[in-house]
Amino acid sequence: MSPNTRLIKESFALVEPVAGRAAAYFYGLLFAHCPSLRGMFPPDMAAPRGRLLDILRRIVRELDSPERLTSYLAGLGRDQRRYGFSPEHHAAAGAALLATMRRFAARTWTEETEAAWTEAYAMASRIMTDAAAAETTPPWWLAEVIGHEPRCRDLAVLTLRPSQPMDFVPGQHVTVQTARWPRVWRRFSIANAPRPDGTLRLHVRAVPGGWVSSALVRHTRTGDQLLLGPPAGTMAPPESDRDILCVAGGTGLAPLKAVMEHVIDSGRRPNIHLLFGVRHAGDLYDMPDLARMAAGFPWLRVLPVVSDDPAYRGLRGRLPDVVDAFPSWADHEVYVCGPPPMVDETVRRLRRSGVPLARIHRDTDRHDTDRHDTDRHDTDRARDRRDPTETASTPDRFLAGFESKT
Ligand SMILES: NC(=O)C1=CN([C@@H]2O[C@H](COP(=O)(O)OP(=O)(O)OC[C@H]3O[C@@H](n4cnc5c(N)ncnc54)[C@H](O)[C@@H]3O)[C@@H](O)[C@H]2O)C=CC1
Repeated sequence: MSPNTRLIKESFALVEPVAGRAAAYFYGLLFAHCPSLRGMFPPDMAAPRGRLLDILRRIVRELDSPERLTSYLAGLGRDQRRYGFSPEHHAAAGAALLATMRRFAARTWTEETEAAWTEAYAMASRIMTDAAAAETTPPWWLAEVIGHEPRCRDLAVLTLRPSQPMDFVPGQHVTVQTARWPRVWRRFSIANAPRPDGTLRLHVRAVPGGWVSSALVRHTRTGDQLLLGPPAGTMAPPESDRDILCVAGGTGLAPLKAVMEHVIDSGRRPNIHLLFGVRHAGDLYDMPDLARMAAGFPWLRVLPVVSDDPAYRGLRGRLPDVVDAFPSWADHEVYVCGPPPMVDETVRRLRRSGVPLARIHRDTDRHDTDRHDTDRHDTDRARDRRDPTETASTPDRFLAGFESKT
């Protein structure tokens, strides 16, 4: 028997508007009943609280799609092995969750609602623990920093050599922990396709107040060791031979570069258009590498786009506007990655212009987390202060180039 999804959705709708308070209550109860758990979390609980809500939202959203829900929960179970949670911890979390829901959805709470949540938690917990138990890869990897290249202000590209082989799909991300900030994990996408020497590259921008990102950009040197969680994420390279559009906002370039590398290595020859959007020309941190890729693969066209610099002489504007300014991407596989609001708007515009949802790829796992990750969030807001009247400029020569290629 599956849980009563209607009752779960109705009660969760009551909790959502006060989600922040509910998450704080949940962790308060959890740590009161299981004090040993507190030491497994970072001092600042903002990110874990946000993450808890994202997980609940995702579970409630997927209740009607059992296959997707199972795959999400199994991934979560495998990922959480890096925390070392025990069955007692799972039981304590279940009791705290139920008490939280009971309190914040008190208005409509009934015995049936209680039964629905109890059953749903038991099911979720079982899928997660089974997946974790069946996994044969390590719960985390030690990785040596073998390259640290400052590329522009606040941004570095790191090359890492994991101590054991790590299998991943191009487009996936890993969580990273530095010795400077124990128990604080942040997500970064792997910026390359799997390599024979097993190395990984990460593109990291240090955001103000960002603990892990600042440590990685400013205080990390070659020879340092990092911890990596298991690769995860929903983005994967296309299986079709369709032409490809990649829309990258800032360091959102990382997973798209991995996908492009994979397509190029596969021997296929689709046209690939990469729109690489940054705020200022000085943020175009990866152009020499991208130019090298394009030189070796003439079907790749790299179009840098600058949003906040009216004096820039190339393609200017906000990425969603620039994407819209081209004739049509309806026949393409489209990959979008970058700041969540940019991704949301670009996806909306693409859908409106006729690109089927099934052909629009983004890392939904990362996307949810990026919204509240304190290593990111403050910056996204601070850096968003731009002239709202500025519009896209799409010089004719770029459109001409585009039309002649497709
Ligand atoms: N480092 C990594 O491995 C990855 C990072 N990301 C995410 O990508 C983002 C990259 O940040 P930054 O490099 O600082 O990029 P940024 O904030 O400088 O912006 C990059 C581009 O996105 C556009 N943009 C920003 N906000 C927008 C909005 N609200 N609407 C429309 N366009 C907007 C900018 O105009 C610019 O073209 C972060 O949110 C990060 O979490 C995503 C995947 C991988």
